[in-house]
Amino acid sequence: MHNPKIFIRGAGSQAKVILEILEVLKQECAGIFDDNPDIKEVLGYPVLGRWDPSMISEDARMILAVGSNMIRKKMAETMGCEWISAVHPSANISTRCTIDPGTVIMAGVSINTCATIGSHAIINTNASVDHDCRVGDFVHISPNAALAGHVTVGEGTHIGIGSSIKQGVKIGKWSVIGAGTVVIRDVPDNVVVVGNPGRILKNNV
Ligand SMILES: CC(=O)SCCNC(=O)CCNC(=O)[C@H](O)C(C)(C)COP(=O)(O)OP(=O)(O)OC[C@H]1O[C@@H](n2cnc3c(N)ncnc32)[C@H](O)[C@@H]1OP(=O)(O)O
Repeated sequence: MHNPKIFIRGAGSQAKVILEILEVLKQECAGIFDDNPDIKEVLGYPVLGRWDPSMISEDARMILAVGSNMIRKKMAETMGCEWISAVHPSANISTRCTIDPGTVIMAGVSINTCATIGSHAIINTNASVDHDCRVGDFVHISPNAALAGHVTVGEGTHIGIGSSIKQGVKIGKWSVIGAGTVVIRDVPDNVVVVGNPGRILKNNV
């Protein structure tokens, strides 16, 4: 079967991790787009310059390698591309979960039965998303964060490294859960929560 060419937008650290996922999947990256003209290559892969849709064929697939959830959303909404997910083969993913296009699942992740993951999310190294969780579009779940069963995470929210989310908790959109936070109650939209137990540090992120 013909494999479509894969391109990445964003030439920072996230691109390096995605390139290595593609390498283990034996899906070569054909090039990277980035606005910074000084970056010529990433891990030996060519940086082609600013995003230019005329440089890719219709059947090409794109992945966004951008850490900011909001910038990923803006890019995804304006680029008009076909997206592809990158899932590290060491991730332990139930056959009963769904992962939408553009999402990156890194090494050692566990996603348990009947969980759903939206598009352009990042499920980072060794994070765990348990049964029946609902993870929205443009969410980032940082390394070693753990979502117990039936947790909901709204669009664009960042779950910090090593945080723990109690079962059934609903976290709103565009919020930030700080590193190491233990979330035991629902969290509204657009707040920063830190500590154990997690409490609101700031409103209006
Ligand atoms: C592969 C990767 O690298 S993935 C990236 C993973 N990175 C993360 O998970 C980082 C998540 N971000 C954080 O935890 C940040 O500290 C945030 C977003 C919670 C807060 O950042 P800022 O808004 O810059 O807050 P700031 O650093 O000014 O701290 C404000 C107060 O909150 C406290 N605080 C900040 N973060 C935390 C935290 N995670 N837990 C407890 N308290 C915290 C600070 O000690 C400070 O308290 P003080 O006023 O009594 O001194």
